[in-house]
Amino acid sequence: MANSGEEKLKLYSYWRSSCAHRVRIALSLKGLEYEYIPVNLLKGEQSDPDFKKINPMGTVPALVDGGVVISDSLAIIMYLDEKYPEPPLLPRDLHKRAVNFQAASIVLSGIQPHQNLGVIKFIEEKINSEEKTAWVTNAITKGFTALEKLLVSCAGKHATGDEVYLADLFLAPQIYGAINRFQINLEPYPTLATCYESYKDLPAFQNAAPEKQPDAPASTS
Ligand SMILES: N[C@@H](CCC(=O)N[C@@H](CS)C(=O)NCC(=O)O)C(=O)O
Repeated sequence: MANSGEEKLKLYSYWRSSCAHRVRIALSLKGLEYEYIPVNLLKGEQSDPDFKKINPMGTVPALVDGGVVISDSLAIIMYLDEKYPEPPLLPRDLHKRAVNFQAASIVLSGIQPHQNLGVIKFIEEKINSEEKTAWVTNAITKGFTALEKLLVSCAGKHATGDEVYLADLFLAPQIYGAINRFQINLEPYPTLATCYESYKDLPAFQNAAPEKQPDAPASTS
C-alpha cells in the first residue's frame, strides 16, 4: 500500500535487532513501503552524533514520517496503528486487549532490556561470559514462563486467538532471538512454540525476518 502520497517512511534498523524486527512486522502487516536505513550496532553506529539527533537514546528502531520522528518500538507501532488502522493491531475485546499489552510489556521491559547489547557486553567485560549467559537465560526463562501462563488459555494459532495482534509482534522477534542468539529450548513453552510455528506461514512475518534484511550478512547461521 502507498503511504497516501506522502514522503516514504524511513526506518532506522539493524537486521538482528528484536526491537526493530517488531516494527518491520507492523510495517509489513500494514503493507507500508519504507526506506531501510541500517545502523550497525556492532560497529557502534547507534552512538554516532548524527544518529543521536534522531534518537538520543542511541538505540534502534527509529521511524521518520516526514517531520515526525519516533523512537521506541511500542510508540512507533501504536503510531502506525492509529495512522493506518487496517489491519488493527489491537482487538476490541477489553480483556484480550489487556493481554496484548501485558505480553508486549513482558517482552519490552521484562526480557529485552536484560539481553540488550550494552548490558551483555558490560557483564561479559566486567565479569565473564558464563555470567553473561546465565543472566540472559534467567531473564528469558522468567519472561517465557510468565508469557506461557498468560497465553495458554487464550492462544489460538497466535498469541490471543487466530488473528495477529500486538502480542505477536513482540513474541515473534523475542522467540527468534532466544532460539538463534541464545540457544533457548522452547520445549517448556508449548503455547509459545505453537505461535512461533504459525508465524513462519505469514508473509508479513517472513518479510520482516532478520535474514531477509538488506544489512544481514550473507550467512546468518
Ligand atoms: N524500548 C526500546 C529499546 C530499544 C533497544 O534497546 N534497541 C536495541 C536493539 S533491540 C539497541 O539499539 N541496542 C543498542 C545498544 O544498546 O547499544 C524499543 O523498544 O525500541
